[in-house]
Amino acid sequence: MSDRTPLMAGNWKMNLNHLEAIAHVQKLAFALTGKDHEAVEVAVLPPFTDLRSVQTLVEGDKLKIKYGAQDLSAHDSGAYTGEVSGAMLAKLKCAYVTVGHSERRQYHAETDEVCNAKVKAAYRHGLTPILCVGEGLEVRKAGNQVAHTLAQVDGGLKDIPAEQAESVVIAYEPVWAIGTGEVATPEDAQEVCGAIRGRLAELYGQEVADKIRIQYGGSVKAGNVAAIMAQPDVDGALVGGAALDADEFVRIVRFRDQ
Ligand SMILES: O=C[C@H](O)COP(=O)(O)O
Repeated sequence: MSDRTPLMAGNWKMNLNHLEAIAHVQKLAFALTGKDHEAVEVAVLPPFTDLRSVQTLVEGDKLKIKYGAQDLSAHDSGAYTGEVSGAMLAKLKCAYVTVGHSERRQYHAETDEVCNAKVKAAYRHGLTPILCVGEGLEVRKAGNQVAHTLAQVDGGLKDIPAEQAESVVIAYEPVWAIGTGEVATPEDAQEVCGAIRGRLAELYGQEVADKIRIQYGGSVKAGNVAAIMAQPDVDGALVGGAALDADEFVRIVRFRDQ
């Protein structure tokens, strides 16, 4: 049993406006107990336009729910229309920011090089990056999921020193399991998450690798989370669709009771 605190993060993607976000976080806050927060770190990753409202609620009511953004610019300021900088997210007291989600890689052509620049930007501003990695269906069918995913880990963490890497969160999300209802088996999840920890040990040493949290993501629900969390190298979940239902997300946080 590792002493890593599980991280359950709800990636809302492009869902819930700022008013809906307030209602949703209030529901979570009402349902989650001190015991839940002791056992599991809970985070929400709303759209940018919700962050100020979520911050106000979290700070005003001293909630233990963490929050963060779904993306950031690789640049700190300047003529980058439409982008949001790490400095801006830090000003809103974001704890986390996802980097290289498969939807960013697919629809915004984000390469490992771009992801690496974004991981660096996150650390420049004291944000913890959740680096998303994972293979598509073709790669999985060819049996190359481990090599593919480890190359993304190498690329995303290039030149990141151990002092920073020990706080990174890696989210393994097989693309074929995202939003499809097609969840990877616990053994599938462990195969790649275990390999990721092995690579982190090669890069940073076992002690640092043992501190890094590795999440699984892809059609996680209350009904399948316990088996996935029982795997030794899975330290939480990056939850998409099921995170939009507050009751379901709370059940996911309480994976030990499922
Ligand atoms: O970031 C979350 C993942 O893309 C998983 O999404 P999903 O739970 O809707 O499959």
